[in-house]
Amino acid sequence: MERNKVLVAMSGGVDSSVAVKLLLDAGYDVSGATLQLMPDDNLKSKAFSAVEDARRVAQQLGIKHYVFNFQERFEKKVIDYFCAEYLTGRTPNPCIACNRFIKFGDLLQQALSMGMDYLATGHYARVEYEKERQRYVLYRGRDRRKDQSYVLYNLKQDQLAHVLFPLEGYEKSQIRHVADELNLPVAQKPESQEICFVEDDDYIRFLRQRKPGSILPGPILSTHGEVLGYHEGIAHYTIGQRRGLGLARGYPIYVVALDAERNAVIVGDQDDVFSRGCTASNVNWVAFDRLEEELEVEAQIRYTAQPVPAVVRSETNGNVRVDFKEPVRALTPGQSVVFYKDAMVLGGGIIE
Ligand SMILES: Nc1ncnc2c1ncn2[C@@H]1O[C@H](COP(=O)(O)OP(=O)(O)OP(=O)(O)O)[C@@H](O)[C@H]1O
Repeated sequence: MERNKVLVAMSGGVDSSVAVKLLLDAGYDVSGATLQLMPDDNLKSKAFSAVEDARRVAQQLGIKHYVFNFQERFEKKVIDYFCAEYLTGRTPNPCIACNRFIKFGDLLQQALSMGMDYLATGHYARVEYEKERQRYVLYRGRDRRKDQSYVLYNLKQDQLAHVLFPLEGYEKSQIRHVADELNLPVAQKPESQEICFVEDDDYIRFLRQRKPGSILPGPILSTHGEVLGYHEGIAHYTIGQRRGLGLARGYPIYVVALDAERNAVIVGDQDDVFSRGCTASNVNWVAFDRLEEELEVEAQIRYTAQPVPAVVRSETNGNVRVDFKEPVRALTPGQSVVFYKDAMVLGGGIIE
């Protein structure tokens, strides 16, 4: 019988390296591919080491390894969006864009055109075909602390149909253990940083380099429009932030909004940081085609947040209205809200 062919997206890290091993053990015909995504020079060396690390792992495990240069598309679909969002006072999630357009977009297409049946990654999540629903359904990974289903909610059925997540049933510690046992050259590699293309997670430096002159000082305003002080550029601030405002008041004040039109940071008191609801745009449903009636969900408003009970309803324009059962803190436009039922990803959208 012919074996299923799978292309593993190899970052040179522990997770995707062990994914190769697990798929080989499961009997797949495995190849690996590493993407060059990094734009500028200092990061090129890092990208190069990712390629080199992945190549060494591929060699040790005896699989074919490809390198694809996706810099141009990454620039357009991820980095441009990342900068534009910050400069309009929103907080982007570049991993979600990368998964949708690059890894499970262009790379998946590339894999299929090479005659592969599947693309695999080292994400901690689970995908399953459910007969009753006649759909592919996405679940949280078993290791709740490493679960990455949040950044995958945007995948469509035709993408999920060709995706494998070999780490779905494992704890990170087990994966590290496999890497140690195999004596993989990358076994001791640390966890990757938060945003793969921003060195030291210093996104302000990145924005200044990318969009010189775009981060400008402006007023700090109260929720009533009163000028309370001055800031160094709205991109420096995040909603819910309390420290670093340079304002001495008799009571704690917090960033409650970023207003790009007025280049203003809006501050208020503790109560103003809490929201009862929001609109979400660019909605993708995974577990069903469309939202027929209002639905009780668990809503997760950022990658690291605990999900909270909420009710979701369709609006007329394709957006959804999300009403939280209890007010949530620091709801942030640009981040995604992902809807769960237990471990199942129902869908999600972008907080407006
Ligand atoms: N440059 C790249 N080329 C190919 N695949 C990549 C690349 N970067 C990430 N991936 C894939 O996306 C998955 C998730 O990426 P993420 O940055 O979250 O890595 P991670 O959780 O640190 O995993 P790893 O240990 O494999 O780096 C990786 O496991 C890998 O399959």
